[in-house]
Amino acid sequence: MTGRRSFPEESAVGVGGFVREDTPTAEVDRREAVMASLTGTVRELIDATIRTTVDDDEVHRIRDGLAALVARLRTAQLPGPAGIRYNAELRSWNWGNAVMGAANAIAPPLRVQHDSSVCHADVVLGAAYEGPPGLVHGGVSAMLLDHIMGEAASAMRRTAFTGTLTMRYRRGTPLGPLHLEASIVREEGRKIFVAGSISDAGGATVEADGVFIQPVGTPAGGGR
Ligand SMILES: CCCCCCCCCCCCCCCC(=O)SCCNC(=O)CCNC(=O)[C@H](O)C(C)(C)COP(=O)(O)OP(=O)(O)OC[C@H]1O[C@@H](n2cnc3c(N)ncnc32)[C@H](O)[C@@H]1OP(=O)(O)O
Repeated sequence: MTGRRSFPEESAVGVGGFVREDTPTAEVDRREAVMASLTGTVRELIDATIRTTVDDDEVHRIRDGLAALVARLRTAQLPGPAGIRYNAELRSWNWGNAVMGAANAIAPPLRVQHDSSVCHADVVLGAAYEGPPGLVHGGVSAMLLDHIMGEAASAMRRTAFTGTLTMRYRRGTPLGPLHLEASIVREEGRKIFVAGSISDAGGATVEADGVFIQPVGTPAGGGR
């Protein structure tokens, strides 16, 4: 996540596992780029593993080589998941996030753009996201919509957790290039109602409605 000056609001710290660190922004940016380069290669590894047809002996050799690399990464590890970290400049980073984490090869990743009233993202989903043959797994669609709708609800200025997410799968979502959108429909106190969709070149394949809730202790309406 890129930093915005008022996020996370102080009252949200501790609610969602935010961790304050003194790492300067330039160092965060540098390390994020380094990790993203590793993650991109691991993402390639996932796709290559799914689609490989090399023989059994080669699979075993590759497994042993990868096990040695895993052992090297394990020589210095965080004690648990990455959480959401932020520094004094409120530059925040959550490199383990399942949808957009810079160090998470499972994340497509989704890069969400914030326009005035709409969040949108373009993404290409490959073999790792397949459910029905050639189509995106329904849970992956829900995960991506949960994230972009959550970003729309938070507007990167307040914390909002998913309360209820309702999906309508109108037709199969093909693997390949997809467009996602999300926007706030209305707000009632701590509840933020959001609509979202996934589209291919032929229009919407999935539509969703969600209720996102600001946890107690965070300012209703946000704190910019
Ligand atoms: C990990 C993310 C960190 C976020 C950092 C921000 C980062 C920004 C950008 C990133 C974007 C990420 C987007 C991912 C978003 C997730 O994936 S979040 C993970 C999935 N969601 C969760 O784990 C949430 C688990 N649930 C909870 O923590 C609590 O149940 C909630 C949702 C905070 C609500 O608890 P509460 O504040 O005690 O609620 P409560 O006082 O009982 O009710 C308040 C109102 O909400 C209503 N309500 C309560 N629960 C629900 C519900 N489930 N459905 C509908 N309405 C409800 C009540 O009826 C009540 O309405 P009114 O009576 O006021 O009209």
